[in-house]
Amino acid sequence: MTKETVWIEGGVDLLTPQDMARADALAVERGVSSLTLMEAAGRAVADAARRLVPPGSRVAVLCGPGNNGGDGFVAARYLKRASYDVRLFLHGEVSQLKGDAAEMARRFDGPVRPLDPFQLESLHLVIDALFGAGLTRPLDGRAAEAVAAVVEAGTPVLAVDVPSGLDGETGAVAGPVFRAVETVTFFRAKPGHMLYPGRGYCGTVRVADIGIPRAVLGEIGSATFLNAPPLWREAYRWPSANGHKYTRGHALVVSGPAEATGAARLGARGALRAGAGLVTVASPLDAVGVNAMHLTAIMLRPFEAPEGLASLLEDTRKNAVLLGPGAGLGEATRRLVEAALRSPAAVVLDADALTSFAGDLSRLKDAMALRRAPVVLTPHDGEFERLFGHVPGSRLVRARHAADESGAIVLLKGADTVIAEPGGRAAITANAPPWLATAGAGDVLGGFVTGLLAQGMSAFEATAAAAWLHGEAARDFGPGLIAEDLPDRLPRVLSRLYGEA
Ligand SMILES: NC(=O)C1=CN([C@@H]2O[C@H](COP(=O)(O)OP(=O)(O)OC[C@H]3O[C@@H](n4cnc5c(N)ncnc54)[C@H](OP(=O)(O)O)[C@@H]3O)[C@@H](O)[C@H]2O)[C@@H](O)CC1
Ligand SMILES: [K+]
Repeated sequence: MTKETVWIEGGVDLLTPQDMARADALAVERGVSSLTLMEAAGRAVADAARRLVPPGSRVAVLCGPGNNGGDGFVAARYLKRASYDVRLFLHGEVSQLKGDAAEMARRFDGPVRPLDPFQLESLHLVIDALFGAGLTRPLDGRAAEAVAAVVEAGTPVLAVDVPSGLDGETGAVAGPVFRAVETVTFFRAKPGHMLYPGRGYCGTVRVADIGIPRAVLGEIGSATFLNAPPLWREAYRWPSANGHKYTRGHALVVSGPAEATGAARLGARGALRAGAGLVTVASPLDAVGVNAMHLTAIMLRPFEAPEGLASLLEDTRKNAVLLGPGAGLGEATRRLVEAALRSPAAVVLDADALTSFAGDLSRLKDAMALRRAPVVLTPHDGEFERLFGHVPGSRLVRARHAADESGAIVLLKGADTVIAEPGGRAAITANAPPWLATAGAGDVLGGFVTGLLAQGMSAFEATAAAAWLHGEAARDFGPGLIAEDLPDRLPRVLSRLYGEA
């Protein structure tokens, strides 16, 4: 193995299996042969296997009837050459293989065994090259038995492109599926690697450069991205040496009544740590006392009724407003939302500000029609369904639907938070640790979005950056995290980002 695989880091475009087929075709148009691509793909798989188990290890390569199987034949050839004890099992007949896969089968100079689950024992590694982008239905028969046998034996699995049984476009799993320790995919990752449940089956996802020219991405025009700094770094507003707090915006966070003020203060602290020049909590009269006791760097202004909020927002320096955390459900909150949307400020609606419109999306849409600045909705799945009803499909499909339906940027919270804007551009966030699911974390996220919007960052980028920073702050803190820790971990994350910029 002379040429080591180049692993692609930081490529944030995510390609559906259809996009990938197009990338393949465009590469071929540019003179790269498809056989060369398959050779590089299989070699990358072999390189990944060599990192997992030492030479001499017993490795089963399970090949399917299509090109995923073709990659398996190539990997088997390289591993055999590198002194691994390779056993290749084909699901189907060699005579039925077509095109590049048939050619790669010819180039493999070892025995080809029929796929027989009883032979999948005493192995150090299983390479799953059964089905990739061409999966059209749930695994059954011998393929399903192979999954069961490998699970039973507890052998580590290295998946080629996607674990067989997983839909690379949606991350959906409709039947038996391999659970991999590592998945090697090609050129760019696929949405199914990032969306749950798929992500839970992929293990570590490694993306190999197989020689598809980067320029084809422009022609494919994928609208789906991994949420990582390259997606929004250029839009990020770092403080400038000659700037001051007034050039970094003024975020307004609307507090709930006296018995529910903590959520707004979490949001306010999030906005301040995210870099807003000034942050004010707008407080109902009955809550001014309790808010005052807990705020220092954050300012406090009382207001009464929607008219009061509207007059606070007449000061156009207050250019971003967060509404919803602890707000309470009902007409009073709906009217506050309408007042905020009529103002020139960017608006972030979370929690009760969303649920107050449950079953009455048209009223929210009517208010949205009056907006003068970007609007971001940040529902979790429950809030989403109450507002938009049951939308079938992946979280990516649902977030896009809601963005088109509402005209807002939609941040659909979850372990795989999706951000979508009207027109289809969307990002999947993949850095949230399990301990981020803690009370109040969503309020802080709303604050991060608002703080970045206040600084004038473009809305889709601000929303994506907030979600990524939120996940990163939680990772940096580690288990035991509570919502209060998130704003206070942000400086460490920002310092690293600043260092890289
Ligand atoms: N594009 C690129 O740039 C590159 C792509 N590369 C590789 O090619 C892979 C895609 O190859 P692919 O299109 O041949 O599809 P693949 O997943 O092998 O399966 C297709 C066959 O499986 C069958 N079948 C499907 N589901 C089934 C089931 N449940 N149970 C049983 N059968 C089932 C289906 O049959 P049919 O549905 O027609 O009956 C068809 O015959 C991709 O994942 C990557 O690894 C690399 O070489 C690098 C460059
Ligand atoms: K596979």
